[in-house]
Parts: sequence; C-alpha cells; structure tokens
Amino acid sequence: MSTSTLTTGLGQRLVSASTDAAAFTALPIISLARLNGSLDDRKALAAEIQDAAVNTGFMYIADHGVAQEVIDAAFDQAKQFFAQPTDKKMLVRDAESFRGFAPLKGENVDPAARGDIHEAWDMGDDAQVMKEGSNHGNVWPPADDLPDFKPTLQKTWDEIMALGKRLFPLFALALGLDEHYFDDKLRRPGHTMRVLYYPPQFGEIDARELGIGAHTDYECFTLLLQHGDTQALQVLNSAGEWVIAPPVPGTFVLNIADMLQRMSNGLFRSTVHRAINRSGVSRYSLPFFFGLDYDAEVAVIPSCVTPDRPALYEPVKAGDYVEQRLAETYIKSDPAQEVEAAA
Ligand SMILES: O=C(O)CCC(=O)C(=O)O
Ligand SMILES: [Fe+2]
Repeated sequence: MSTSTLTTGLGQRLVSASTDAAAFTALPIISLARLNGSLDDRKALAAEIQDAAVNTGFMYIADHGVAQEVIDAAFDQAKQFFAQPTDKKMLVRDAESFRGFAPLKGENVDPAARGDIHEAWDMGDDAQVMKEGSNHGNVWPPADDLPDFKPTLQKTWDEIMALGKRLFPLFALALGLDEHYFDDKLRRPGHTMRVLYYPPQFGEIDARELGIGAHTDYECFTLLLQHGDTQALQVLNSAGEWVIAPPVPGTFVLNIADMLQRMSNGLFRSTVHRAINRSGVSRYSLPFFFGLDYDAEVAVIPSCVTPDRPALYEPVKAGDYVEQRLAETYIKSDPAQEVEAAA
C-alpha cells in the first residue's frame, strides 16, 4: 500500500494514496431515542457517543427526530438550484462571508490537491456576527427563480439546528462535564449548513481532483445527510486505509470535528474523510457544521490532562480557528476563471 502524509489543522496523518476504498465494516449506529429520557438515560447515551468519538470519530445516528419529508424537500430544492446555469448561480454568492454559491473547484480542502470537484451553497444564521462588521447575511436565489428554496432550506436549518442543540449537552456529558457546559458558548454561534452537489467522476481518478479532498472538519461536530443511495463518503481508519461510509436510510452521519478533538486533548478523534463520486450519477449531500460563539475559548479540558498526557493544544478562540481554516480552504481566484472552469 503506498502511503503519504496529510497535514490537517491538528497535525500530520498517514493516508493511503489509493482512490479506492474498502467496504465499510465498523461505524457504529447509535439510536437517539434515549435523548428524551432521564438523566441516567442521557448519560448512558453519552457513554455510547463517547465510545464512538474515541474509537472512530464517525458514527450514524438514528431516531433523530428530523422528518424525512423535510430532508427530501431540501434535496429537491438543492437539485433545482444546482441544475441552473453557472452564470446564474454565480450571482448567488458572497465569497467574503463564505455564504451562497461556491463553484466547482472554488474550494480545496487538501493543500496538496487542485480543487474540489463539487459545487456548494452555504448558509448561516442571519443574526450571527462572526466579527464586528463581518455579517453579510445569507445569499438566497431570487424567489422568481426558485420560490420554495428559501422557506425549505430555512426549515431544514431550523430542524437540524434543534437536533444539534440537543447534542451539545450529550457531548458535555461525554466529556465528563456538566450538561450545561456549552450553554454560554452558544449565544451567537458560528454554525454553517451547506448543500453539496458532486458531479460523477469517471475512469482513472487523479488523487488531486476528488469530490472533496482529504480533510477534517473545523468546528465541534458535523451532522451530514447523504441523499439517496449514492455512496461517495470515505473515512480514514487508524491504519491509514479508506473505508466507505455508505448512506444508511433514516440516519445522519455524525462526526467529531477539530474543536472537540482539541478540547478533549485528542481523546475524541476529528477523523480525516473525503468524498469521491464514482456512482455515474449526480450525488447530493447536506452537512451542518456546529461551532461555538466567535469569542468562545477552545481550550483543553483539565480532566483530559494527566501526567502521562500533557495538554497537546494551545487555547484558541473558536472564531479565529475556523476563520483561519476557511481562509486556507477557499481558493481566492478570479471569478471569471471559475466560471470557465465550471463550464
Ligand atoms: O459530502 C460528503 O459526504 C462529505 C462532505 C464533507 O466532508 C464536508 O463538507 O466537510
Ligand atoms: Fe468534512
């Protein structure tokens, strides 16, 4: 197996250079049914999440409470949005605020790559201010073109947001903290929701041109919906091999991201992943990234430090960390060339 190293925001990882992946065997499926139970139920659920966070960093969650009709409607709108001509989509864009449309190869999550083979549309909370003067608001397609896009995606945001809000106390328990630990760090948090379109890739695939290159997510955790039965997501296991994480009906993929890895002093894994769409048909996914307030300090939790395991990470401000990682990701190129590349 030929391997190479990948530099993530949290250091170097060993990865197989192959674009093929082995069939997935080991991502756990966790039911959230006990989220509505007693504190003991929630603690038992938190223990399952802790186990997955430590061992794989990726899990599926079932019984999550988000209605399938809401999810189907979001993907229906996503398809209509991406089916528009590129020049039209380029008008729905605010490159400075990372909101609205991002064209094909407009991003590059892996610095060794040449640009990701996907298109995106990004939204955040209109009330959230990353930093003084930096709130540009969401950039919606005109209602004349897609009348149902805004209400549908806003509803999807609200539903997934409500789910994520209920997961923070579980993560606090999983970290051995009080359930309310994150409450004062979530006043105007920097969450982002994206819809992604991956055109199919055929034949020999250049490892520098993937649907989304190898990366870790930057925030606390991500909830990801994969549309239909089109598989593309691959997760790096501890042996440096890629394993396929196929869509599992009725579930979200939940993965740990960098901030929780930092806070847990590396006990929780922000696992490297990527997507390659070899299915022959268009693939759509919808990740929701859950962060913290811009000003929240992300520091190693004292109970995760022992004499054998000193603190591995310096404290950072949540907003500074995400901003720096985003700036590394987005390719600042001439928009005219982006249209050409996408055409
Ligand atoms: O589309 C996918 O399956 C993965 C997307 C992803 O990893 C991301 O947007 O960070
Ligand atoms: Fe990701």
